[in-house]
Amino acid sequence: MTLLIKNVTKRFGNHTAVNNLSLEIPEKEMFGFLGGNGAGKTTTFRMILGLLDPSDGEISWNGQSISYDKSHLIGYLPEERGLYPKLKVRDQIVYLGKLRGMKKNDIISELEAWLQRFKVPEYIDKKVEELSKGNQQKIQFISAVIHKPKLLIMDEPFSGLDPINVEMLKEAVVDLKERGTSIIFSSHQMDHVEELCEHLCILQKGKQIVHGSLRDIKSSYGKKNLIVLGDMDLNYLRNFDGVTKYRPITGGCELQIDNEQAAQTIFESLQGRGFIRKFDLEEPTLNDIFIEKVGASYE
Ligand SMILES: Nc1ncnc2c1ncn2[C@@H]1O[C@H](COP(=O)(O)OP(=O)(O)OP(=O)(O)O)[C@@H](O)[C@H]1O
Repeated sequence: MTLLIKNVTKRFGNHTAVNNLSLEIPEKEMFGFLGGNGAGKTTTFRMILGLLDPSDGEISWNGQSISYDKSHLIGYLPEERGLYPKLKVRDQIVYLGKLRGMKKNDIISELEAWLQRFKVPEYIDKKVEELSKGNQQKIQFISAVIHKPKLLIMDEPFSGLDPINVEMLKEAVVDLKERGTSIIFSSHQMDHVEELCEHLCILQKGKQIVHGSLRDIKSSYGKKNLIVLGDMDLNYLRNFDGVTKYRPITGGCELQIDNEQAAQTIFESLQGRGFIRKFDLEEPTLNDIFIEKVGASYE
């Protein structure tokens, strides 16, 4: 089961929101779909859901053209939440489940299992408006997966959740992936993407500017981060050969260097200046890469 997006463009009048996008999202994969504000992510999701037609190109699921009547294969957790505040959780989910062709008994037993898993079985008889924002988010998630979709699209699924609920939801999502669900995950929180996704793309102004495996994207980036903590003045590293960024932090500095050899030279230069508490060479973060790539194309 593969979602294939082939040369897809979407124009609104003379504005191109998505520009010749091609992607493949295989089964059992959580794919990071990233981009700055207005990059074209929601427009792409709406095309996958069959709510918008592409101006050019094709979207197919397992070799068949995608359309609104296949939307029962897809679960969508949109960024803007859409539950009915006055309805009880049970009635809400039964209504949504029936829209996707499920029987009432199956919906209730699936809902009870999810509420149990999220440690809130008593919510079944509560009105949505009685729940906190984070707990409404759990119900919204359940509404997106109640019909066991083959493809799940999640836009900022962790926003508004406390760290314990973030972990609970992450575990649920990883379980779905391992049971064969393809997942498209969009977020501005790069640390979550880094933790969960093996492959990703970054869109900017509708165009794909980065695409590939997280590992390859990081290794081809070339730059690394160096953390230095010590009892000495490190300000001289600001203009040191090979240092492309300097950021003071408590007890030292964080550097971006453009080659590993620079770390060796910096280490040698520290000798005799004072006590070194930490000297740590790290891979670039996805956040570093996003800021540089998206920032560069803003200019
Ligand atoms: N129905 C529409 N009519 C005209 N322009 C639109 C329409 N929908 C989206 N756009 C434009 O298309 C571009 C992409 O919007 P989209 O909502 O897909 O971005 P996004 O990546 O989801 O952004 P964000 O992260 O801010 O939610 C924007 O410039 C937006 O103004």
